[in-house]
Amino acid sequence: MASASAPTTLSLLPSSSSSSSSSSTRTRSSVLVHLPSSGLRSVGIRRLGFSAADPVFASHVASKHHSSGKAVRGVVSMAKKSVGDLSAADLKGKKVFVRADLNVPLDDSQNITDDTRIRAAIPTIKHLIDNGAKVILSSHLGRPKGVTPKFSLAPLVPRLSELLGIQVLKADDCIGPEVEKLVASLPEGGVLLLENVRFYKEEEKNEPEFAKKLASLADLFVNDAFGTAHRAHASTEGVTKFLKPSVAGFLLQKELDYLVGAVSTPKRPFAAIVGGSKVSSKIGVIESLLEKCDILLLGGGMIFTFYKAQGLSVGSSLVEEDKLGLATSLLEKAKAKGVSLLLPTDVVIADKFSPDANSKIVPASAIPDGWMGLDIGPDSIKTFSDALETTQTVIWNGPMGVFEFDKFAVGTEAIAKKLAELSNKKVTTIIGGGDSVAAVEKVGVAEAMSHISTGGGASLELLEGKVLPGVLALDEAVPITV
Ligand SMILES: Nc1ncnc2c1ncn2[C@@H]1O[C@H](COP(=O)(O)OP(=O)(O)OP(=O)(O)O)[C@@H](O)[C@H]1O
Ligand SMILES: O=C(O)[C@H](O)COP(=O)(O)O
Repeated sequence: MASASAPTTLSLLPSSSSSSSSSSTRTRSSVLVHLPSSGLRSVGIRRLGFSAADPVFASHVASKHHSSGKAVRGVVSMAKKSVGDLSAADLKGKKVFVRADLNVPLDDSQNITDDTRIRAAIPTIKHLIDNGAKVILSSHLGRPKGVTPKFSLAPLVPRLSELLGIQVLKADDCIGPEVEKLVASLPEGGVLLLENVRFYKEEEKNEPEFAKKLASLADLFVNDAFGTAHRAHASTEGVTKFLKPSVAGFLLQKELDYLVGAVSTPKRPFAAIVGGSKVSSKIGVIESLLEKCDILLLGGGMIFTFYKAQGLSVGSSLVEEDKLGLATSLLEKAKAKGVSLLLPTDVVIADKFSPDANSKIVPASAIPDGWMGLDIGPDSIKTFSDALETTQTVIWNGPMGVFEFDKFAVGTEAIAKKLAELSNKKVTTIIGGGDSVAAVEKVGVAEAMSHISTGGGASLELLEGKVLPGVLALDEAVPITV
């Protein structure tokens, strides 16, 4: 990855000047940068893939060190310590509290319908087991209000045990004397799955007393719950106040590598594809990506707000009337920044919002009254595919149409297939969570992609440049001069 190279940019702090005559010292997971004018003060994260010049990276740093969100002078370290930085001696016989995001979908019979998040959590747990740690595994499932049997983590035990090759034990609670007894009898290399942390309202309220009780079970903390890293909850953020070290797991690290690292220092040309229903839910992502990408392809329901802003008739397509000005300003911003922003030139329209609606393909400028656009058309698929053919990095967030209806899934599926094809040609392809992941899986090309995020809301917030509290709270890597 581009981000794994030595740092070339030092403009981390808005107020600092960059320097070409800097020297650097390395840690196992980070690079320290000495700025001649102000001494040691900025750190690029090598393995976690941040570039010091990236606004997302800078915002993580800024918010950590200044409540106003502005970066402050004198910041020394921002690299997050990883579980890979801990030695075998650090782990052997230690009780490790691992927060994973095992929030998987279950059907009415409590069968797991998609085990992606369980599989993604395995490398960290396996590493801990192999190093003789005692793993206390914690997660939420759903959004229960109090103890709710259908949100128990019990159905996950067989799959976890199968993937880890050991019998995972299960506690009926996540704190209390019974849990303490089970922890005390846990052998080295054993795994105890705690019950859903959200059965306690204190979890989402991030109550320190509850966090302290969770923390009291263990000697150290590993956060691998990327999908929940945008939540400042007791088991993601609160426990870090009571457990040292508190480090990132391998999944969290990989998500940051791609969603921050590969996006902030991409192999170019860098294209972003943004779809989904509404422009209002993607403003932050579009604005953030406009700062970084060379090509921006827009699809999904949001395009009709852009068309209308340009004076086109859109029939009964989805339009956000109060975002017409915003759409115009985004188009102007793209132009000013030299970003090639492409809107679909033809659309598939329907006479009603239904899987069995009558449909036809029309130019984007010829949507009749009473018809609504539900997918991008064949000419647009061709134009988008040709544009993508030139790229080295592509990130995709949001479907091109109403892909839940087969008739209007063609554009989304074509983009998924195109990205799989590019991935096979060594283009970095990143799928940013949510419905685009579901689309890629539906087409059966998930394996081909460079990275598929396990986080919906978390990936969106990260792409928008927001700070993830679950990441910020982790220990910073200790620099070692070489
Ligand atoms: N032309 C369209 N008209 C109406 N709805 C559309 C259109 N195109 C796509 N959609 C709908 O947009 C929804 C996805 O939008 P959303 O903004 O939630 O995207 P997402 O980024 O994939 O989701 P998430 O926020 O979970 O990551 C899908 O349910 C899809 O049917
Ligand atoms: O599914 C998700 O996006 C995560 O598990 C977070 O769940 P939440 O939105 O209920 O916090």
